[in-house]
Amino acid sequence: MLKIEIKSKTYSNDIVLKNLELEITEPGLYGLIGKNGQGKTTLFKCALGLEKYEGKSYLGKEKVSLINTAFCPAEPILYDELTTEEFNKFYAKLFMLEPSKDYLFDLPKDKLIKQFSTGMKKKTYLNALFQKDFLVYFLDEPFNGLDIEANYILLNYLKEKSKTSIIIISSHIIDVLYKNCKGIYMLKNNKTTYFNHLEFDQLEIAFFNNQS
Ligand SMILES: Nc1ncnc2c1ncn2[C@@H]1O[C@H](COP(=O)(O)OP(=O)(O)OP(=O)(O)O)[C@@H](O)[C@H]1O
Repeated sequence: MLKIEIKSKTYSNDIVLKNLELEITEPGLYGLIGKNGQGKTTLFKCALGLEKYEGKSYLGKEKVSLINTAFCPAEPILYDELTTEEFNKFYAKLFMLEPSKDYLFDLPKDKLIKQFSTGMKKKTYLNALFQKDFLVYFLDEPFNGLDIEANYILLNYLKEKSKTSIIIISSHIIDVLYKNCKGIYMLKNNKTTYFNHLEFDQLEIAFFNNQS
């Protein structure tokens, strides 16, 4: 269903990803872990065609793109001078979708985004993104900046969606991934290794082992 093949991704002469293959056939929640700078964000951006790379990424027969795949960057870019409602409409127009009337998070309607806190800005972006149901979600550190209640709401939303969609969550909060993911991809030495939930005890050994 989702197939990402990255033969090579470099920035200048630095290899970030090499001979990476990731194939997911079943809906579910999947984790993506890796130390800072290993290439998790780069992996999402390459798959979506936002970065040039050698390889290919497909969702069924279609190329993976922002039209068929939801992408929440770690630090989403918003338009400061808009209200949430205006941003939702703008986002819906950009991606040719029907503006929603139901939003996951409640936010002040009368304030401009520039008046929002970090968490409120993250909620604004997620509300806009979730106006459409996608078959695949790439979420880069989605829980960062959100308060406890919002984390709970988001996790429940994603668990429900994961019954029919493939959701990849990049996160440094390993316990949340252990508890909720069907499997975790570890990004190390330019490529990913997959651990299903029965293999999570081997994950930390592999993660901290300098040899593998
Ligand atoms: N636009 C860019 N130009 C040059 N190098 C870049 C660029 N973007 C990322 N890199 C480099 O690519 C590597 C992977 O970066 P990336 O942001 O994908 O890592 P990450 O695993 O998401 O890190 P973190 O956990 O800190 O978010 C890093 O060495 C980074 O310095």
